[in-house]
Amino acid sequence: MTTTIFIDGAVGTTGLEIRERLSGRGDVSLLVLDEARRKDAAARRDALNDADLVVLCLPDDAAREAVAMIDNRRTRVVDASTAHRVAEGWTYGFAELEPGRSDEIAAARLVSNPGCYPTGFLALVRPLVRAGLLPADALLSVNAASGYSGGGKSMIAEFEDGDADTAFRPYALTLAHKHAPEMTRHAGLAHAPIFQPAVANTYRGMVVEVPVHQSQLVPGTSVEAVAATLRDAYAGAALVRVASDAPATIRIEDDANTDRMTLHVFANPAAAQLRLVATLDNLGKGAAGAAVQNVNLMAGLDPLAGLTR
Ligand SMILES: NC(=O)C1=CN([C@@H]2O[C@H](COP(=O)(O)OP(=O)(O)OC[C@H]3O[C@@H](n4cnc5c(N)ncnc54)[C@H](OP(=O)(O)O)[C@@H]3O)[C@@H](O)[C@H]2O)C=CC1
Ligand SMILES: CC(=O)N[C@@H](CCC(=O)OP(=O)(O)O)C(=O)O
Repeated sequence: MTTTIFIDGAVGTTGLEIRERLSGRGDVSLLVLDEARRKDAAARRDALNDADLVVLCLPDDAAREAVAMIDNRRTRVVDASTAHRVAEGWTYGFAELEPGRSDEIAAARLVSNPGCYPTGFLALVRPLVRAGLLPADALLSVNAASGYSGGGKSMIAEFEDGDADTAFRPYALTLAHKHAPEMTRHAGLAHAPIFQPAVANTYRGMVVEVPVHQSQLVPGTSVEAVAATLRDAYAGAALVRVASDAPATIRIEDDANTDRMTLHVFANPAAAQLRLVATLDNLGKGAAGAAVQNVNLMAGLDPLAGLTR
């Protein structure tokens, strides 16, 4: 028996990517609303309740509204929006983040898909906090750049119509980005990191960086211990890899057009400083790839089906 999946928001940037990854697979069937009905509340309500599993690729308010429309206990949900990432009763859908998380996702009814920037940040920081190498009260910052597809259809139009007129634009200058609570909670940190995102004039791809003074780590923690802890955390993870050497350069395009993420530990022991860096695709492991991974786990299918490493 195949799993019936409804993507609410299927013609948006993330929805289209998920549809592309799920189409043509024999193990799932897609329930699709045509253009005339895709925003019709009654049609969406029916689809949300008819599907075995729904993937919400909507703005936050519309995602909350969609969840409220589900009036049965059978339909399971993957929400790609920010609406439920720190909400009670939801499983945080980052399969590699914690031991046992894949099994929790497989059994869950409500799964929140991680944010694109938090995926990079948490991958780098959570294992260090969990292993006791980085104190939970550490004061961190995150520097990051995303391709403009991260801002959805409206930002794509802004950049592709020429209105953006920039190569690189820092934003979230009010220091109140929607991803800060998610980063703090799921890293197990006491304080929100200072989050410094920027959008780059390229369609897709991300670099997420956490600079660390060695003095912020628990005394005696070596650079090798940091790298070994990350390697241990992701040993056996097909989509998250820790680079074995330090390349001379990294690029925002390094993992673009894939569903994988690469982690780097750069360091200068003489300066006692580290730069922890993740590269990923905002639409891959940062959104659609992670959503398909969660769908696969929840439906009991090959966890890597439809994904590109
Ligand atoms: N882009 C990215 O890299 C990432 C996005 N996400 C999240 O995924 C979600 C979707 O983002 P994204 O795909 O970028 O956004 P888009 O703006 O590209 O797509 C959103 C889609 O939702 C549709 N929509 C809006 N309101 C409703 C409604 N009430 N009923 C039905 N459809 C509706 C829109 O319709 P219309 O076409 O008519 O505007 C649009 O097609 C967001 O919550 C975002 O935060 C998560 C990680 C990364
Ligand atoms: C470049 C850009 O604008 N990126 C978006 C983040 C991508 C996104 O939609 O956020 P989620 O991962 O939480 O869904 C932003 O900063 O709001």
